[in-house]
Amino acid sequence: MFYYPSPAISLLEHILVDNWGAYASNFSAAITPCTNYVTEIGDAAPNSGRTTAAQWLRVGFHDFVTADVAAGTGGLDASIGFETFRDENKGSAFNDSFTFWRPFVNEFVPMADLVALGTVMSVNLCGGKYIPFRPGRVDATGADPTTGVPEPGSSLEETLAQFGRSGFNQADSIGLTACGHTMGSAHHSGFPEVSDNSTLSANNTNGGINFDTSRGAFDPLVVHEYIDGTGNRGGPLVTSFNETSRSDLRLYESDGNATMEELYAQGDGFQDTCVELLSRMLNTVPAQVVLQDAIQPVAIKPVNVTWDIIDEKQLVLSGKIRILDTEAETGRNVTISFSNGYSEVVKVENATGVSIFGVTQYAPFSIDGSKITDASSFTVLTDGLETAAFDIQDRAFIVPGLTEITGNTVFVTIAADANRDDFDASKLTVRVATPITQPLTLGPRMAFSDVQLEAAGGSLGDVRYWSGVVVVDQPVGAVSVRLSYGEEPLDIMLLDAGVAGW
Ligand code: HEM
Repeated sequence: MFYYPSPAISLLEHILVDNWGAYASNFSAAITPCTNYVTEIGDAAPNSGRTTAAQWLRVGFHDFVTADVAAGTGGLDASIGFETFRDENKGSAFNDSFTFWRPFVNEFVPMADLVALGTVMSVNLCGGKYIPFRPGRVDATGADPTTGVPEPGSSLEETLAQFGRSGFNQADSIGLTACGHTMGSAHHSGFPEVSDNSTLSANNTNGGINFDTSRGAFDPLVVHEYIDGTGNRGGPLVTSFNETSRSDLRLYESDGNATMEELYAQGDGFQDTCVELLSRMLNTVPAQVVLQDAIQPVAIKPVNVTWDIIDEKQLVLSGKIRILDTEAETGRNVTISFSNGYSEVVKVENATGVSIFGVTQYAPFSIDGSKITDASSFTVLTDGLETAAFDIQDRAFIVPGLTEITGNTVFVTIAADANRDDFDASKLTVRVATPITQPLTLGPRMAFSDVQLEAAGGSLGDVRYWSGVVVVDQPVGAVSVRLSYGEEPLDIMLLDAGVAGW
């Protein structure tokens, strides 16, 4: 399978962009509508008074805020998964979210990037702006030794010191908290010291008091209701029956409400302030981690592009071209031109996908390998969009129809052009990466195994086959198979991606 521009970026872009409709990634389903709640076991629980989109944002904050920027430790690294037993991480948000995200983790997609993406998507899909999402986080292998998440009963000094350690000054801390507390609620179950039991009802079984009157919307309302004294007046951490638990009030008043007044005056500019503050939060990572450039939605994206062998007798290159545009165009033509001079015009399918970034359409193709012999790239051209170019290679590939996981056994078949001058079969290697459970967190870890290849029977022209089998531990997400020639990675295939796949 060819991934453009890389497996990590392609898979993460899929989650970010393919929100609803045809070929949606299923990630957005949990936060659609934005007041939706899915429990730890994946059931919808509309009467609980909980909000998945808000939980995702809170998980991002709690993972981040144990960062020590001076020491270069902590930040967004999914260590929160190991820290749920800490009193400062009360509530169901962490295990609920990790359970939902877990199937999306694989060799290329770490949990830490999903923690960040959770915040990006909650904000963007629920009324806020796109926080440019920079991938490349690395999952922690244990709890962060640094503790200290602000709690409702924390003193102002302690709270500001905790924010300060993670790189946020007083005004930033007020802004970030207002950006966070524009969604969701504080719940009696978990925080009886904030919300008393009068909040419990059949329609609110966890006893949530909402921070503002639009708990599912990322909007400036919490600031307006706080300053104007309307609606929820800034929410339960301002108005709690228990004065000790009024942590938002203490924080907002700590500069005489100057920052809250400023956020109020910004109007919709509040959204830009939140993009800036939340970006800083999400991009706070351990010193040794280097984030990549922000992912931008791709207008022309080849997906599931792969060589395959049909009925043991025909080599084909198949896949789909995803077109992301402002609107759908029925019957749109898509021209695919290969570097050997061959080109084909294909049409988009009728089904459309809906994205926060536009509308997606898909043009499937299946091209006879004999027509594109020696092609090393192709370009895609369609009305109104800039032509895009993509590399391919035909040295060797994983045969999708003959590669699978059954139970815990991975069967791999690869095909290679054995007639090339420089071909050396002993240089072909296959490695399998399996996301498996690990103690103390719902975040998986990767287990790697090498597959011993043996020459297999059959051939197709100059193409010969090799196959191998490996038994892996029980996977909790997609298993990836990587074929290399010496040091050079040639092909990758994800097996059983389930709801997380295309
Ligand atoms: C002084 C700092 C803060 C304190 C003391 C605090 C405390 C709390 C508490 C006690 C809850 C209730 C949780 C529950 O009942 O499940 C809560 C909810 C929440 N917090 Fe904070 N928080 C702070 C700052 C932040 C920041 C900076 C963000 C994000 C940028 C954030 C995002 C959220 C969200 C989205 C919720 C709603 C969760 C839900 O509805 O499940 N908080 N916070």
